[in-house]
Amino acid sequence: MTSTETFGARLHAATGRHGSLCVGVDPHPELLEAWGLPDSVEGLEQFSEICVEAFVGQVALVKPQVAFFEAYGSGGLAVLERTVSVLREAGTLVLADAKRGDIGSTMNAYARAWLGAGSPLESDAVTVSPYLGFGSLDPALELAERNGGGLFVLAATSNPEGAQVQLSTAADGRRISQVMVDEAAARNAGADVLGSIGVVVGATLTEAPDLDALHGPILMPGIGHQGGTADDVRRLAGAGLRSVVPSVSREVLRAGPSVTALQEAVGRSVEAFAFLQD
Ligand SMILES: O=C(O)c1cc(=O)[nH]c(=O)n1[C@@H]1O[C@H](COP(=O)(O)O)[C@@H](O)[C@H]1O
Repeated sequence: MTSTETFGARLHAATGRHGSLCVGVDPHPELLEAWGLPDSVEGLEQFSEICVEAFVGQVALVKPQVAFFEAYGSGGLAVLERTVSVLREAGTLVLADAKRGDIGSTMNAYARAWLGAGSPLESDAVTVSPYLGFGSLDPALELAERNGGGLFVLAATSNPEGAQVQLSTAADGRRISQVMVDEAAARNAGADVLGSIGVVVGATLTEAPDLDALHGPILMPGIGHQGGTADDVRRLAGAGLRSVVPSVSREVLRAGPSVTALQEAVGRSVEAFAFLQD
């Protein structure tokens, strides 16, 4: 990639053009069936091609869920490679939802896989888990900075089980989710329009960490199928409203396989979140 522009700047420009919505490419076996596609690499490929046709030029960011491709082994990963590169060649930013996290040296390999220039899976940004300690993400933070890539750090996730870890209290009295947001904020300090280190905050939560000082994008999944709404996004974002990237997968994908119907569903979601641009 080695983009001369930072991911934050590229995302800011893309949301200015297309609105803030991120659409997920989550090929659940149930969706393949509902779309009349076989539960196979061929079905996965057709699903992905339909998504590419429907989403390119319609949204700021597309987020393939890596797990659904991995489930088909090397054939699935080959489909993911093609999907990512076709989206990027068409000018659509790609966030690989891989939720990687490991000790530093292994994290380095994950970073090269998802953000390395010329890697077969090279994406614009990747989701990462800081729950081996935020510092374990350093190799990814360094590579993202060097190559103009982005990270989305899990802070407060949309699943109810996340609270056990994320709402626990650190030695200094802050919640762990707040520690992760503050660490990301420190990496975004001094960035021009928007930093490249985002956080993930579920739209299903009753309370969000304080996001006011983040100066980076806030990915909010959990909308639609998991119960989160546009009002929840407004309530949780606080002063960070303009940096929110709401993310929907099944809410849009259930409209397929018609490209027109998918684009209409995208249009409805873009419209529902137009207030983020005001
Ligand atoms: O990182 C994510 O995108 C993510 C974080 C989170 O806290 N909750 C969450 O649902 N996600 C992902 O967002 C997508 C949600 O899908 P839908 O519930 O179908 O919109 C899935 O790919 C999840 O893995």
